[in-house]
Amino acid sequence: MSAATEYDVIVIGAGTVGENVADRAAQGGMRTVIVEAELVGGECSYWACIPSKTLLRSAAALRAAQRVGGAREAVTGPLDVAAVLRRRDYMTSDWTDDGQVKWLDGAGIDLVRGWATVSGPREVTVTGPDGATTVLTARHAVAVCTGSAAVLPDIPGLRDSEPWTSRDATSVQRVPVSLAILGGGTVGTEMATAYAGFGTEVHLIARSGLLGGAEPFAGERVTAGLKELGAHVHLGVTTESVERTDDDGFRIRLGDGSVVETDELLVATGRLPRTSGLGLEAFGLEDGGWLTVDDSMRVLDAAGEPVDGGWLYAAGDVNHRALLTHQGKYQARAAGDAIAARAKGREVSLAPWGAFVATADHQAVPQVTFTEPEVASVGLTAAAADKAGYRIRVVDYPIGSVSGAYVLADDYDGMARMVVDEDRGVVLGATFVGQDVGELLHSATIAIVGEVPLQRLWHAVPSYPTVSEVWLRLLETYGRPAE
Ligand SMILES: Cc1cc2nc3c(=O)[nH]c(=O)nc-3n(C[C@H](O)[C@H](O)[C@H](O)COP(=O)(O)OP(=O)(O)OC[C@H]3O[C@@H](n4cnc5c(N)ncnc54)[C@H](O)[C@@H]3O)c2cc1C
Ligand SMILES: NC(=O)c1ccc[n+]([C@@H]2O[C@H](COP(=O)([O-])OP(=O)(O)OC[C@H]3O[C@@H](n4cnc5c(N)ncnc54)[C@H](O)[C@@H]3O)[C@@H](O)[C@H]2O)c1
Repeated sequence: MSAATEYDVIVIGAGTVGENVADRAAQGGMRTVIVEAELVGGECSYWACIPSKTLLRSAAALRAAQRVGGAREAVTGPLDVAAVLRRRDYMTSDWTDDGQVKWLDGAGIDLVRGWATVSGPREVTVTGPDGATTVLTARHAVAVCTGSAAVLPDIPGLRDSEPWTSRDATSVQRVPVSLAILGGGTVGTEMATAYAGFGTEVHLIARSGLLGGAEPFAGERVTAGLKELGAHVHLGVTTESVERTDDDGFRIRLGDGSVVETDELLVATGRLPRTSGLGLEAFGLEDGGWLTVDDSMRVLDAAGEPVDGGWLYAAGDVNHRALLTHQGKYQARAAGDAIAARAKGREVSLAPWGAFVATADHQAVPQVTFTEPEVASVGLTAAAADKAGYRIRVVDYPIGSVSGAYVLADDYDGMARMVVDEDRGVVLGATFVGQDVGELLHSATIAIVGEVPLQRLWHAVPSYPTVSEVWLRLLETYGRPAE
């Protein structure tokens, strides 16, 4: 750690996003310090993407082998859950951050450990683990990258019962015999898939269908997939109350009169911003609120103007634009570059698709949900495009009818949807549901971000026999546009 207290840039929060803001700023010649209260690497590395995907991967690989004749006969044993947990421990470096600290060092970024507050314009006070405080000042910018935490909704008895949040579910050391999950979003459906794969009796409780923001067929197929794995899926039900049982389990009373009793309860009902107690109310911002930003990630006040002349930035979950690691990293690259450019007196244009803006946040956010089956989507759903006033045509194609899918798995079952903007002849959105569709998604992201005309997409020839031939089938189903 350096003894310096004056920097060009101070980044609060060393999650994936903060690390990337700091890296881009440092690469732009800015003297940069990052402040972290817990582990360098943040949620994604230790309690979110990496451990959750690792917990899911082994059972997905096993199911994939079981779907291929010849491999199926060779794979006869059950999942080795203890080995899965050991692999997860390895992937999280046993919740130590030495590797990431080394990376910061190599990138020329100073680290101060402790809890940061914004104590004045361009000033951050850090309270270290020993209670000592350090005051840091920034010549150019302070970037808030403090992420988000799990919401516990106001359900009688819920908070007092001390349920699991995603942190407990992803760092589990002893898999419970039974698990109820409240919330049918991404965390809920992924953890239901993971724990059902472990052999846990899973009850997934959702107040509507699953994966609400996605194309409806995605949630329907994931519901069917989870049931096939043996999970109980309770759809369209409210949760009336939660209490602990005498044997330290949970009793959950649902609105339809049924009662679910399980060893553990995971609450996966969304996120809230980690902005409480940061001192931002001194700048007219709501304590504990999401931070609204412009496309270069400068925090905006209620009037839509950069706060206090524009030295305060916010990237990642905390700005609520897209709660995804890759999108937060994209924002971080824009913010870090914009900070360095402004510091050098360069013009920073906020026009779409420039070097300093995160335009894709508005219309081309890709997301893969690693459920059974996998859901991969980017851009607008048909409903969202319709609502936004586009004149659209929706093209669906069953992925199982593509030769590549025949080869990939016996009885491959999947669905693809392409949403076309009829006025411009370009793709607005795409959704793929099925085994291993995540790797298909980037082709759709490129088509959408590049606004590639459908007529030209006919010349992007998918290799045979791969699942990407679904693109050809989607285009053929749409029909070749006239010259
Ligand atoms: C279970 C789960 C699975 C997920 N899976 C995926 C996935 O597969 N793919 C994907 O793209 N996204 C996934 N996400 C979302 C992803 O984890 C987040 O979008 C991402 O971690 C946000 O990064 P961040 O840097 O903004 O915040 P964080 O990673 O939360 O980092 C913020 C950091 O700031 C620190 N901090 C907070 N306040 C202070 C303070 N006052 N002073 C000092 N330090 C502070 C925190 O300790 C933390 O280290 C998942 C989320 C969950 C919950
Ligand atoms: N693979 C991935 O990309 C991935 C995986 C996990 C999480 N994430 C990210 O993490 C974020 C958080 O995930 P999440 O699942 O917590 O949030 P979410 O917004 O995806 O889902 C929350 C769900 O909880 C439901 N809900 C809210 N209040 C409820 C209540 N009182 N009772 C019952 N249901 C209730 C909502 O209707 C919604 O379906 C997401 O925004 C997502 O972007 C991404």
